[in-house]
Amino acid sequence: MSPTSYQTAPPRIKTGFRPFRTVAGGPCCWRPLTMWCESYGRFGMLSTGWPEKSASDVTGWISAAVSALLGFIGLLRFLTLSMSHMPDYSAATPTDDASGPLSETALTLEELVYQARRNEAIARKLFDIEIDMLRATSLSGFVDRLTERVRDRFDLTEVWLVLTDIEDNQRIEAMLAEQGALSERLLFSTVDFLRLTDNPDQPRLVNNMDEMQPLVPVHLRRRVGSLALLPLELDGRLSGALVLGSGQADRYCPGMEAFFLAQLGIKTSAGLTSIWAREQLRHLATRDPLTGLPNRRELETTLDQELGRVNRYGQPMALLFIDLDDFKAVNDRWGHDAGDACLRHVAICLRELLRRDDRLFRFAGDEFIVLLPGQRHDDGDRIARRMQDALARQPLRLPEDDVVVRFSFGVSTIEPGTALTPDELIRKADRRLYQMKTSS
Ligand SMILES: Nc1nc2c(ncn2[C@@H]2O[C@H](COP(=O)(O)OP(=O)(O)OP(=O)(O)O)[C@@H](O)[C@H]2O)c(=O)[nH]1
Repeated sequence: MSPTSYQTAPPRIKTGFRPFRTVAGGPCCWRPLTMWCESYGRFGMLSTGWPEKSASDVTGWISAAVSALLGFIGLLRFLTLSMSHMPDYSAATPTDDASGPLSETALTLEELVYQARRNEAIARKLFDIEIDMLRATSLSGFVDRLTERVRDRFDLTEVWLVLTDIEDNQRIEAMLAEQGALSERLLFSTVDFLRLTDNPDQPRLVNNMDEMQPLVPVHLRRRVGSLALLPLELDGRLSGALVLGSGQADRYCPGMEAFFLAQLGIKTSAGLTSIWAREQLRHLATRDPLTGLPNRRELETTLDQELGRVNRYGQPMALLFIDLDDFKAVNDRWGHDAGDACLRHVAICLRELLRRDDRLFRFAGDEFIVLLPGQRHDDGDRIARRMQDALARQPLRLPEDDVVVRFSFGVSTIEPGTALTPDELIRKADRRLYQMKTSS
């Protein structure tokens, strides 16, 4: 049930008591009480009475009899109306939307109960989503979990994230791409986002989709009839929106109450800020600042995982240990900055030559390590020689000279079923590298 349908046909039963001074014109020896009920504008009445003092005259007894008769008719009417219009709470799953509380001001008891149950269910869903967000250990995990959970929990067509093209977001984009986040739930937009969101503090509900097309992924444009745009802040700056897309055109309409959507936006902004801060710290700890490659520390973690995969999936893995030749001479002849540029140049060239599953690390100084999952010794050797040739064909262009960079390498491999530690695998490759250095 959508909030719209709930708001247009609320089940409504009113009950109340009021003293009724006289019934059937009798003297005040009886104090009748009338209970009324209202359902969809129809009234029922329950009237009853009790003696204030002993009735001694005939009028008093007539009054009592009339009261009792009215009471009986009223009771029947009350029960009939109550049973036919009582809301079916067991069937009502007041949880299907993140929109806010009903806007009616005069709420009856039943409506309050219904609304409380509905709000509680929505709050529980938001809480579950928040817990899921907190459990995410990576930025891509955060985005995937968030969009999937919100979509499933609130029965939406799709949920996606739109990020603006500010500098921070480009770094987020690069990290998400590297981590393989679900790209169909991510959109990077260069449109004037502030204009589209109206008020960056409030969700925007839209069912005129024309102006929103740039914020809807192409494959969803025909399927989405209305959407809720929840502005997201990263470190206090508007950086995009979480977009909830529904196939129903009346699910999100301008002017609807959006209290819970605003809550979801706030929680998402807080979650995004927190995971991004964690990712940046992790990035600092595991990346080499000069080349941007994963560092030796990250290599240790990755090698542990990869060695586990070798035995789990029965696939070999090759490791290349690469050491630049005469790198010291680059520093000595052209200066340390040229040496740095040379290391960056090597990192870019080697990365371009690798496949998606291969991993390149800066191990130390002028040493690099490449992991080649699924490859044996001969494959590793062939790949390394191809890299040598490619690097030799792409000299580093300095203002004064072109510098041809060469390297030596050693290959080690691990086959499924063999027990090798990460250190042993690296040392084996290092020994072969040494042989190549000394033989050339
Ligand atoms: N510019 C720059 N130089 C670095 C960096 N890290 C290490 N080096 C330098 O890299 C050089 C490595 O020297 P060596 O280990 O002798 O290596 P090499 O000159 O290539 O000699 P071979 O390996 O025997 O061919 C040293 O001079 C280090 O100072 C860095 O981050 N930037």
